[in-house]
Amino acid sequence: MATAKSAAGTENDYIVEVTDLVIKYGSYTAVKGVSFKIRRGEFLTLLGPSGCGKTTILRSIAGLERPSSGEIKIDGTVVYSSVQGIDIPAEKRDMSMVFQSYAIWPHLTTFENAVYGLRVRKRPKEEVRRQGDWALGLVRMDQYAERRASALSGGQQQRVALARAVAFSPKVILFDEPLSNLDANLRVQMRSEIKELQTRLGVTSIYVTHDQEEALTMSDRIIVMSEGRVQQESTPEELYNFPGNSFVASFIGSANLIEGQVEEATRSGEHVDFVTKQGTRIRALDNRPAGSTGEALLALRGVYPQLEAGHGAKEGANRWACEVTEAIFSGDFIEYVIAAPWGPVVVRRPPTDRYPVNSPITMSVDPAHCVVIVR
Ligand SMILES: Nc1ncnc2c1ncn2[C@@H]1O[C@H](COP(=O)(O)OP(=O)(O)OP(=O)(O)O)[C@@H](O)[C@H]1O
Repeated sequence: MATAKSAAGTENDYIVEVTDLVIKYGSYTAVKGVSFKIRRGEFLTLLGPSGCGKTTILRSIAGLERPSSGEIKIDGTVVYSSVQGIDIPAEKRDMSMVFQSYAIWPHLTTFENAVYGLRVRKRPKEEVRRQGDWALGLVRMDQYAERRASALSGGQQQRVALARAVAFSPKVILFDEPLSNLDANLRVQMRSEIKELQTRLGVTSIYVTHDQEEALTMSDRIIVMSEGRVQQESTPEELYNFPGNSFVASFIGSANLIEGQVEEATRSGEHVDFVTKQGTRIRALDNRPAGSTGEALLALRGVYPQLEAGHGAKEGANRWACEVTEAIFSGDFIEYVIAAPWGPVVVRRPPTDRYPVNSPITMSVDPAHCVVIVR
């Protein structure tokens, strides 16, 4: 099994390299030139809305889908290349896949399902026994070893699928929305079980989901996709705090998007004054590609603004006299709609922070949380 390595590495540390991948179905292009690399031991997630092409990419890496062009390398070996005419079959790529539908054999026992990959590879009996016991122990299913898979619950079946995926020590595990069929509580539990197992084994994993919470909590790195293209590639925290464009700002968490433009003369390092269409000045962090000019958007996450009752405090940089116009109780938080000088801002506060509707309020926010992005 691959072992975890430090993030800073050489070319050899990349176990999967996807270059200029294009996948067409007739005249429809599902994947439009996608490139990325994955380090050994890394947990990488492809995140995006339904139909953005993430499953198609995963299936191409597995060898279950033939791309239209591009190149895929696994551990330094080219497994697909349109230019070189290479397309190594799935069973020779040394990867395993965990599906949304579990895809385990209902008539086989838990043990036989877990060792399926070893049987197919004709591994010696002793190894099959040892690896099967080990894998079922890892997912705490050893006590059900002789039970038929059809008599297991959904969560137990997904654990067996997980055991089968790790049992033959693959180079990479590919997860295709593995938790979508489980109920909400079990989903959260399995999320941490998969992550814990992946960390313990240090096995490189590529995980496909449209669930941002799953992606944020499990991944070392996330690739956000939309309409067959990569929108942004980053760590979960960077994606949340520094979205690169309005798609990412809205898809990951929820952000207030404010229209305006940057006043270049105010630039100091990465900080600039952003002037809203209504003329309000907001000190902000410029996260646009170098050389960007013209109209922009300012992304402000609702968790960051501070609120103080009344207008007593003096107005200053990134501090404004506003009014509470709505308060929506949502259990874990209260969602306030604040009328700011440039328009409504949605702010989330803990349920202990109570401000009456129609009351005056002062809102302030650190420039580090006001992020200028491309329109
Ligand atoms: N075999 C196929 N024939 C024709 N079109 C396909 C085929 N497989 C996928 N597509 C199309 O390619 C696009 C990308 O599909 P893909 O399954 O990769 O999306 P996805 O991001 O994984 O979405 P989901 O989360 O719904 O599975 C979709 O528009 C889909 O309809």
